[in-house]
Amino acid sequence: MRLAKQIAKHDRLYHAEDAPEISDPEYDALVRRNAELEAAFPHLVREDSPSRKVGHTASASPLSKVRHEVRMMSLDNAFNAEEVEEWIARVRRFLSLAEDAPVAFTAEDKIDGLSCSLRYEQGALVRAATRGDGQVGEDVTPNVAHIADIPQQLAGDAPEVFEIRGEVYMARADFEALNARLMDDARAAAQEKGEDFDPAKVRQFANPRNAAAGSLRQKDASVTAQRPLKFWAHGWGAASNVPGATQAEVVRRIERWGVPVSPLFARFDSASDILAHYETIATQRATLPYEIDGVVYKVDRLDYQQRLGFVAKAPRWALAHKFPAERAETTLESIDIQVGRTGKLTPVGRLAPVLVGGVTVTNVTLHNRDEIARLGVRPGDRVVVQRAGDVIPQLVDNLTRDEPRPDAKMPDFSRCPECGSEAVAEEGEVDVRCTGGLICPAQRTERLKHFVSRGALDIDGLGEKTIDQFFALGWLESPADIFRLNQRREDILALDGWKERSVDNLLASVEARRQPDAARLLFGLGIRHVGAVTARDLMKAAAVLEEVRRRAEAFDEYRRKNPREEGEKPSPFKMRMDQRAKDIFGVADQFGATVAESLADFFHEDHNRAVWDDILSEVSPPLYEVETKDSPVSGKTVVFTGKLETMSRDEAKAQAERLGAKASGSVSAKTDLLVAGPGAGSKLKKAEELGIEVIDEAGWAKIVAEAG
Ligand SMILES: NC(=O)c1ccc[n+]([C@@H]2O[C@H](COP(=O)([O-])OP(=O)(O)OC[C@H]3O[C@@H](n4cnc5c(N)ncnc54)[C@H](O)[C@@H]3O)[C@@H](O)[C@H]2O)c1
Ligand SMILES: [Zn+2]
Repeated sequence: MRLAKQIAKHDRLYHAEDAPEISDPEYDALVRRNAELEAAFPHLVREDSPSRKVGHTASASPLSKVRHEVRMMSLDNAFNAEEVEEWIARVRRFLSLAEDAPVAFTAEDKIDGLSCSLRYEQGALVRAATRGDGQVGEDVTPNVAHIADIPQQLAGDAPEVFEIRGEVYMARADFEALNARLMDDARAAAQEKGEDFDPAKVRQFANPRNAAAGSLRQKDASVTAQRPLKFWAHGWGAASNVPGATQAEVVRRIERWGVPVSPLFARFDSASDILAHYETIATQRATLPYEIDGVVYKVDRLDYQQRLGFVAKAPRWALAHKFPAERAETTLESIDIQVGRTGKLTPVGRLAPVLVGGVTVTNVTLHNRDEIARLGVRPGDRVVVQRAGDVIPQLVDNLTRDEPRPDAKMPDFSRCPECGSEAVAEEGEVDVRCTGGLICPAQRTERLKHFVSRGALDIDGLGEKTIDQFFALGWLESPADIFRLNQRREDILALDGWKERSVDNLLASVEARRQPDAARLLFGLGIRHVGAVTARDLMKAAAVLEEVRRRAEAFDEYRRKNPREEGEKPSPFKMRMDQRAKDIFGVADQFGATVAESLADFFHEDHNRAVWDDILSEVSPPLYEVETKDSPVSGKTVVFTGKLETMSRDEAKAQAERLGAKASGSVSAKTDLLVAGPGAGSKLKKAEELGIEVIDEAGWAKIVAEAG
């Protein structure tokens, strides 16, 4: 349905029928979106646009009509302090006020009721009317006769004609009592007729505002008489004489005539004061006896109000600063999958737009499959969205989880929506990842950045920004393209910020990696679980990259031919796979099936093999040999235990390797040296029993430093 039509429908349900179908935050989000569209396409704004209309026409109402002498307006909204400040800046600009010229404002709570205009002539109430569409409202004169807050005669001397405008509302407690009474009456009526009583069929009011409107707008005023309605004034319409020069003066005057005004009404000299008053009102909101949905600010001086005038449907001199709804209800329209930069598949809920915490929310993360299951959400569900402070919006409740939705389209976690690659979850993990790696557009730039990073190929001058830029230009589809940048020398030179020298430096650092370290290259591919240390272990055992691939394919074949047997328990199966992984890859120690699986997954995919071949057509890593230094620990077996303070365990092991030593994980008769940090336990005890030399971290650092 067209947005404008949708809004018109909800206006009718809300204003004319007092039976809204959507929540106010949802309605406000529709209006916001409409306003954004109109701002973007001003020539398409129609005469009947919802941005120009107030309320809803009274034409279909059974009450008689009243034409307002002075139009009844709506208010423009602000949803945060920034928007309030923008409004104040607009007011100042409009009035061409000097920056330090003072402007005073009034501020009071925005009560949730319905507008009513009370026409007094010679101080006597002659007509009460609802707002209707702003021009024509409904005559509710007999109805308001029963509202104690509305005097039939103003006290003191009143002007010849004066229309007091304000809000008819129902206090919270009265609203609850009314709903309870409607329930009791319905039950009693059913009993009397001897019918079955169904509480779900009793028509109760959704909120105090609807209750007030439904109660006032009764053809039979005796019904209104039984409803506990209240009133307070916040402005005026037609007036033969306005008794005052400021908003505050006139409001106080109305109060003296015997009509209530908000107890929180006050006048302030600065913008920061009205925002402070907003905070005060916000903290009192929950304990006030009536419902409010914001704070209304008005320019105090009436001559300023006069000059500011009106826009389509609201005065320029007033603003409603709405409280953010931190929770709001809306409809979950669909569930899509987004692929993160590391390949993680994250389900995202698409929502019918709703204002939560002052911003329009259209998406929520659903985290993972477990979260979807926990909430039981499916497209079509009514859901509760929460947003507090700067926290990203969350879906906290599903209101329709018990409704069957056999046709709901649920997200597919088996394939990556970006590249079509298989998506897999590791055992025991809820997260599902795309195996597309280097071909997956969602992951590509991140992978490229990793590929050139310091721990990997370490290419100087190819920073993150450059990668993003070259990627956007289509020059870096895959890592191998880095080595083809020399063909783009002229193109790069033509870009902003590149000079001969910087381009040549970049190309030179690329050329310097034509014979890269194989372990760094392997690490740079970003295969899951293949970190820098594992990549070195793999290369030490395999010597050439192609051999790593051959071994990964051998493991792939093994796991396919030898899946978990029927009756085989998970833990013996894992032990079998771990052992097989160590055997095939020739790596002992920390190595196991997890790494082997992800290597096998990687080489299983055609596109990864293509990227691999492409890279190896551009570079030729030399045979991998651990470069060893002559050192006092060459050929010895070193074990690290306890806490290391200045380096990670991995770094210590790498140092040992560089010094020609073998780093092992356990102490045995073959151990030559134990490096023990604080907290060392059983390994230290065993080494002492075996008479093995023990040194501390400082002693180890000395050996490393001396070897150079
Ligand atoms: N849920 C729905 O389907 C639906 C549909 C239409 C409108 N609405 C809700 O109704 C409201 C829009 O209606 P609106 O056009 O009447 O605008 P509004 O209620 O946001 O603001 C204008 C009205 O605020 C009232 N008001 C209360 N305190 C006031 C004060 N201190 N000073 C001045 N005015 C004060 C006035 O009667 C004025 O007409 C929104 O809150 C919207 O969410 C909801
Ligand atoms: Zn993908």
